[in-house]
Amino acid sequence: MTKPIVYIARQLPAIATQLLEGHAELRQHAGELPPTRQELLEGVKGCAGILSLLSDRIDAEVLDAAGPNLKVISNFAVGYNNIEIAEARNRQIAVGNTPDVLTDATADIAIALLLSVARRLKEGERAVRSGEWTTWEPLGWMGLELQGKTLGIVGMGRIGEAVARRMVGGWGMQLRYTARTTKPLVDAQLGGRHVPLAELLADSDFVSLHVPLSTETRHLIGAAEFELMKPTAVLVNTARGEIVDQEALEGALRTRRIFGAGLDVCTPEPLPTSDPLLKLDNCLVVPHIGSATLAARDAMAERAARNLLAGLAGSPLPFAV
Ligand SMILES: NC(=O)c1ccc[n+]([C@@H]2O[C@H](COP(=O)([O-])OP(=O)(O)OC[C@H]3O[C@@H](n4cnc5c(N)ncnc54)[C@H](O)[C@@H]3O)[C@@H](O)[C@H]2O)c1
Ligand SMILES: O=C(O)[C@H](O)CO
Repeated sequence: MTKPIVYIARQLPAIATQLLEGHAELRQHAGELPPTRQELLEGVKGCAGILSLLSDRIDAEVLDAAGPNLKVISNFAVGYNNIEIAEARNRQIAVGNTPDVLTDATADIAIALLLSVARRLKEGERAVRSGEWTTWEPLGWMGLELQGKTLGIVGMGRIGEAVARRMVGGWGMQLRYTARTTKPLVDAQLGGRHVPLAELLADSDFVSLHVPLSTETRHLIGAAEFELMKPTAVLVNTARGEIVDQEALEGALRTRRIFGAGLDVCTPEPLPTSDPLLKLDNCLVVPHIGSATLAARDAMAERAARNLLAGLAGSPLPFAV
């Protein structure tokens, strides 16, 4: 019997191919960079499964290119804004993602960014390297403390809650959050308050973004929202770059409308080295490394492979979108 063909859009932790081998003919994109659009369209031809990454746009054109054999798209990420879900559903193509296993890793990065910006680690480290560090400065490198301050979580889902648990438990922070529905457990255990976004922005010393990217959340944080924030506020984004209007962010940081920002995600990715954000001392950008731990990436690879195998077998996906 001929095996179904699976297109794998990048080199992944070995567990992914180990699980798939024997069940499918693997057509894997080589190299560290994503497939070009043309390579993607060629690569998926005749496939029954696609293992995609967040940098691969999976839309009607790709589904057309794959053709009628396509049964499953398995995204190597929890976010799936790169996939046209409605288009896949119309064609009865199953879509899976990799939730939970990257929650802790991503929450840790959000807090690492928050602390780094609050305590100006980027400026400090640069001063050490450049020789600007000449003495212990009683008035130098002044930052912000976290203890007892107010944390605003925009999108109280898995990662939002993991950040809140760490920060309320570790730094006794007051908690405000936005969500589709009130979270009674978060309120009871962490003293959370479900509030409108405007109230969260006005009250919070630290704002951390954890909503998925959608038409509703694109540019959720723009010039009007920065106006509501405290001048001492820090914004952290580990969700998706497009949730923030980046031009407005650059303005808010340059004019010190807010204290600083820590970004694991931005627009575009990679951010061009000429981007004005990179000229600012109060902005720390890291290269989308929220889930970049060995444990998280291995577990994501396993979930992605299990989703593919289930989809190929016509079974419900263990981690379906
Ligand atoms: N930086 C990284 O490497 C990295 C890693 C993992 C996830 N992410 C991003 O983080 C996002 C969140 O992941 P998660 O596992 O916590 O997802 P999740 O689904 O558990 O949480 C998202 C929450 O946001 C809520 N929400 C949706 N739209 C909203 C809106 N308009 N206003 C308020 N709340 C809204 C949802 O109801 C949900 O509770 C992902 O979609 C992904 O884009 C990034
Ligand atoms: O959505 C996700 O999973 C991240 O952005 C990458 O791990």
